[in-house]
Amino acid sequence: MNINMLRNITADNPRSLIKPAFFTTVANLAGVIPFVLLVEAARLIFNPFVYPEMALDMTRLWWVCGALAASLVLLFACEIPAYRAQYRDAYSAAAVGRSKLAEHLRKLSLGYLNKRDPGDLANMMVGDFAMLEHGISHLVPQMIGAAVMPVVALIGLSFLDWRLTLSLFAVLPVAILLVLLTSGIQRKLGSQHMRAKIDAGNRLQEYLNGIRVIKAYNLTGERFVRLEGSFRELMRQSIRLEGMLGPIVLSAVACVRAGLTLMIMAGVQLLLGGSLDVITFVAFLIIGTRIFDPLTTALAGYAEFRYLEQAGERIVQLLREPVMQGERQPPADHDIELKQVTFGYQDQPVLRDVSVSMPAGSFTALVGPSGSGKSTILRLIARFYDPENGVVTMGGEDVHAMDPEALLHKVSMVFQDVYLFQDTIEGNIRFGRSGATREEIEEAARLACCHDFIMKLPNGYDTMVGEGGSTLSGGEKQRISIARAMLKNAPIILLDEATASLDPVNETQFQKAIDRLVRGRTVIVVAHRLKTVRHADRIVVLDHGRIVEQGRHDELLSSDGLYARLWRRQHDEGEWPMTP
Ligand SMILES: Nc1ncnc2c1ncn2[C@@H]1O[C@H](COP(=O)(O)OP(=O)(O)OP(=O)(O)O)[C@@H](O)[C@H]1O
Repeated sequence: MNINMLRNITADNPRSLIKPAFFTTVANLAGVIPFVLLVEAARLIFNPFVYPEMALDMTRLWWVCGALAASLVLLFACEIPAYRAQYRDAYSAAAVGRSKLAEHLRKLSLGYLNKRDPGDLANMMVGDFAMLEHGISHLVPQMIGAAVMPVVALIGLSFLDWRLTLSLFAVLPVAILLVLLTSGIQRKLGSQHMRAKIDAGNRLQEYLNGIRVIKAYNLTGERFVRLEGSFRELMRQSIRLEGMLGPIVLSAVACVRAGLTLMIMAGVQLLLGGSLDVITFVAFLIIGTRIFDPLTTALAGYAEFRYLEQAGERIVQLLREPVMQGERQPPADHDIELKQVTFGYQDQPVLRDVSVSMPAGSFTALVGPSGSGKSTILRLIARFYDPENGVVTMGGEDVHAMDPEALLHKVSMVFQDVYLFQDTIEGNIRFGRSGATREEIEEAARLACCHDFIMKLPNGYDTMVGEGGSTLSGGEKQRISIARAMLKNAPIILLDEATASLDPVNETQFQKAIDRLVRGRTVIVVAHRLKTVRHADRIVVLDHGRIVEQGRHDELLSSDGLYARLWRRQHDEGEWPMTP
């Protein structure tokens, strides 16, 4: 076992093993004492039979029995802290590890997270950590037990009779070698099984997330086949893993037991030859049968141990992923500028050589056809991603050098797709500012035009919202997210207007809430309905990732370019066209 293994099985927290390892070792050492006393008791009892001239030493036997009772109490006293350390430290190491990983995920760039499957990450958080809990609480103590008992026995027994000791341990190296030499196969099978498990988790998540679409379009059969296929593959890999590991483990266990047989055969020979006394032989029989129990359990658990080590390795690798860098605090000046910015999510560029300046306190609208890169500009300003070329500045300073968290304190974002957590309405608004009082939350809700509908809910602000906000309408969710932003009271507002049109009542309320939110701040809005931004200080028109025009509404209309065409079309048709 090397340091990397220890890091892996503890999710990069090997210190969490110190206490369990220490107490388990002490408990195992204490566990040796009763055997020594048992051998002494056997010697005292058998002596008069083997040597008729010797009387049974009852006084000593009573002392041995007393010591045996005391040693059992001592063993119990050592096992309790060992048991507590194993379980407490296992669960606390997993809890600390989960929080650490969640915190780390928050700090990673969205570019990296986009490449990872959410099902995989969820499986890591729940399943992989559960395996580590099991590892620290069960398998590590087993391994320690398997190491301590035989080593102590090897030393102790070799003083009694080196020939029997040699025969007892002769085949053990073969068992250990067998397990170690096949660790490559175990690893390969383990990673195939893990891939199948992750895939099944992803398919299941896809199925559950898309259950409404599946029902609506009657896709049940097709999607279920994919899900079922992944479950079948998982079953196949599980059988393969167990089926191939079984013979390896059983062969290793057979080798261990062969040692015992060898010892008995050698003992009988030596007894018959007269070079071994019965009492020593009995001692070997008692200890020999007992020391190999933990060893066989540990050999059987070794494959499982390697498997969970792989799960831990995945966690450690994710923890090593570099987080977004930057230490500078954002300046007090909130001018925002993009200078020759080029950016793409994968290889395909989404923004090309974009330069735009948005002065502090101004209202800038980003418009253009769907997919032209409007929302991407907001994501770059908030530093969800860093540009490939060019810079985004705030107050003249590159946001790349700024602490991403401090930068986000300056920014309130209202997304197109509002996500509400499975929490109360109050809790969901409080995400804007964790220390806010109930009064402040209600005030923000009033300004965001959601107080009235909240009060009509069965438990008002204490009403639980389903995951993703599934129990509220689209318009209600949007206004809750505006209340969040109100509460945050950040100087910069990044607003990604929803593409879905709202009914007239919701639209009026939404507009009223937005007007209150943006007052006196630096505002950048991705707009789909041009009438909502015709009074903007500056309208930036994007097409295929390039800025094709910018100016005020009247200027753009008179220049009769893309904006004017879009305006006329939207004005005439009352809708936003998919293509210019
Ligand atoms: N996370 C992502 N990973 C890969 N590609 C993405 C991602 N987000 C957006 N894109 C792609 O980048 C391009 C620009 O997306 P963006 O969301 O900036 O467009 P938009 O102008 O805001 O569109 P819309 O008006 O439809 O909201 C699109 O082609 C989109 O498919």
